[in-house]
Amino acid sequence: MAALPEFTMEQVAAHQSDDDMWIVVDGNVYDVTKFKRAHPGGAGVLKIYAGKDCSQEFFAMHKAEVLEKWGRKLIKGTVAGAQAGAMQSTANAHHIDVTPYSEPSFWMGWQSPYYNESHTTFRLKLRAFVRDVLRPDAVEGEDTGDYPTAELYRAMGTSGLLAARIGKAVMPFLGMIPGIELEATLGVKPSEFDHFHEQIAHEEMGRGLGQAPGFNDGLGAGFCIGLPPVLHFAPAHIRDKVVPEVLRGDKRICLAISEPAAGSDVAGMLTTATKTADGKHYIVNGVKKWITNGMFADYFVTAVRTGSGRNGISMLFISRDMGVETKAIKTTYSGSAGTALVILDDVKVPVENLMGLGNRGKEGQGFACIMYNFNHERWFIVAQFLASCRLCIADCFKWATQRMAFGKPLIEQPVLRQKLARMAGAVESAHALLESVTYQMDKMPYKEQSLKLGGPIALLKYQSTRAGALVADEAVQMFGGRAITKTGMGAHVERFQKTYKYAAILGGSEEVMADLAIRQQMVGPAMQAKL
Ligand code: HEM
Repeated sequence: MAALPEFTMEQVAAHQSDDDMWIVVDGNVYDVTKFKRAHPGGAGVLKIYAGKDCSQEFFAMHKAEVLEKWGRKLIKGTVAGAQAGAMQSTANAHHIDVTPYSEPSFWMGWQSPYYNESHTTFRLKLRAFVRDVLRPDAVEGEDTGDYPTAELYRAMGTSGLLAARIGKAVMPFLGMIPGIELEATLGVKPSEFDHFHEQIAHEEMGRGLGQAPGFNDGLGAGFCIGLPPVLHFAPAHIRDKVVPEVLRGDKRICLAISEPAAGSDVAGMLTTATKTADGKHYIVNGVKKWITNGMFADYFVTAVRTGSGRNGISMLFISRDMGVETKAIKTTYSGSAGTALVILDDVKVPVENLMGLGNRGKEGQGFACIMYNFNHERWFIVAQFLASCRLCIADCFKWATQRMAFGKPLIEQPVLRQKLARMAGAVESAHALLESVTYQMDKMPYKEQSLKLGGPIALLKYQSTRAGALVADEAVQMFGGRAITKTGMGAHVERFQKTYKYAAILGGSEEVMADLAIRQQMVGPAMQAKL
């Protein structure tokens, strides 16, 4: 862009009439003569500040992104001697955010045993991808309820983002799947990809799409929990066909476990799979509820009952064309998540679609498959959720420094600093536990993780969603009316306070998590320990 002309404040002051009106914000000069009639805050306020520098007043009422969107059309030049854009650059959410507690400590300049340059490259490239490729559709789709398009899924697939959200376990496959350019697009070689890269992938989705939580889930909540069981438990003929299709974004998958009468109590599920007389098929009957991405999924990894009790649960790989019917469920967030009631009415499934441990189909192994899978699900929910919490804290911090009340910025009030401390303390400690768990996941083989990490991951999820409840509560009190206003400065907080409970319910309720965290420790010598 050519250098902009410079003006002195005296020159700016000469433009304060109705038909020639300039203002200064953050060292830039804007011509608002025509814009004032379209200004959402009315022409009156602009007239008050005509010919003046109103940076402080501007940032008390607008997000910096308002200038990104409108500024280019209105800009006339810069103020001589001013550092134009200095206030905006600190608010640029697409690079590392300088706002305290808004990024994990490594990115705030701390030492860390977990991360290296490759993690930073990956985070920044992915942040730009989410902003440029996903966010425009997400912000619109959150309101319209439109499902993510096939093109968007393919963009996530070819960039390697879908593979990144399944993680290290899928990396050896990438060399065999043409068209997935993880290194070229997101800057990391499949061979160096670890669980911290995957954690970052979930975090960047939570952060970059904080304003579109429903659409964000539409972009992969079902996929993130639906594909791992195929990888680990589907017979080879299904795994080798489905993993490439889904990772490229050509097909979509979801996990169908919960039912109208069985949520966290998985063993209470009623959907049956009965073998046909010739032993070649299962006939599946039942209903699955709250199935994220179910409305547009091609494949349903489905828990069914082949016998009684826990050992009577099996997993079947079912495709939509076998006769699956789906109906949309209206939830608090956007319909773009594709949350479905899945109706299985005499659905005929080949017995070869039975899943099981060691990728060998076996009846009665469904419960074990589900439990193994839960660890990854709960962990990824936490990574994404804590990033949305940080986004809220960042907005609260910025708001507290921008917003003037009783003659000084909010942050000068001790009561506001207490609120920020409570939020930051809760999220930082949960995040430290997340990093420790991620490290264990990176070092332990899948089977060992399944045995050792169930309790700690449940504790992590419990701790994180409790932290989220605190963040939602304090953030709403800080933002006041703006926390219940869909657009403007409180937009993130408004979405967060409406949707933070999802994380406390999906993948196992908060209460079940707390219970599991302790119950898993009630074994062996621990139960003999005396005071
Ligand atoms: C480059 C100049 C400006 C642009 C592009 C601009 C743009 C906007 C936009 C897009 C909104 C709607 C944001 C929302 O949804 O909350 C808004 C609202 C508003 N603006 Fe501006 N504005 C400018 C300058 C100013 C100035 C100088 C003032 C006065 C100090 C002002 C006062 C307001 C007020 C009072 C509102 C309503 C805020 C609310 O509903 O909470 N604006 N402006």
